[in-house]
Amino acid sequence: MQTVNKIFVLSGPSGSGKSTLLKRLFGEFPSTFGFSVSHTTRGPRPGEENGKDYHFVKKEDMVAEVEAGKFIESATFSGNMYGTSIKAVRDVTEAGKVCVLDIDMQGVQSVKKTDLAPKYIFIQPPSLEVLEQRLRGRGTEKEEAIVQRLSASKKELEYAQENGAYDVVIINDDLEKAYQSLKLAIFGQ
Ligand SMILES: Nc1ncnc2c1ncn2[C@@H]1O[C@H](COP(=O)(O)OP(=O)(O)OP(=O)(O)O)[C@@H](O)[C@H]1O
Repeated sequence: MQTVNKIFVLSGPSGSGKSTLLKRLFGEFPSTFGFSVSHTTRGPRPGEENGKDYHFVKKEDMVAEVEAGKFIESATFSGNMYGTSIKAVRDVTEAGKVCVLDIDMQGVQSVKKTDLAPKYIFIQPPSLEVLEQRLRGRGTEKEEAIVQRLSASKKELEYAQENGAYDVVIINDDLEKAYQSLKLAIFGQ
């Protein structure tokens, strides 16, 4: 299936519905999309393959590459670094697949500094009240994390209002309608 671009960025507040929409998209078009392989400084677990599950790298190498601007995003969880490199995205498109990056606002700003030239899509909740209901309804975060996510989401919504921040804004009120809008943004008419 032809898409209007080879790389898409999907962003939006936590709980706005990105994973829900992407799960459906990848389910309907399983051979169109490919996943970028992340880097990590943690060791491989039994059965994990280097270059497939992760690029397993030494901490000093990853720190140097992050500093050299080779990563779109990186973060440290329990002492291990994780991240998505620009090359990992290129590898997907060079394999003939379409890459969708599900990233936060910082990741979006970082992609804008690269020459990846994706189409930027923002998934917007109908309101902050509905977002809060959905986050609580999902039941995956503790109270402190919910408060943190809601506060971050205000900044994400403000950024999305800025001129030219995103090519398309999809309001995820009715899931079916939002999904149709996403398909339109990705495949065109
Ligand atoms: N249109 C919708 N109507 C009602 N509920 C929805 C809708 N879209 C998503 N949800 C629900 O809202 C919750 C949050 O959705 P989801 O987990 O997809 O968000 P997300 O943007 O991927 O969040 P995160 O960034 O934290 O991973 C889920 O429980 C999901 O089932």
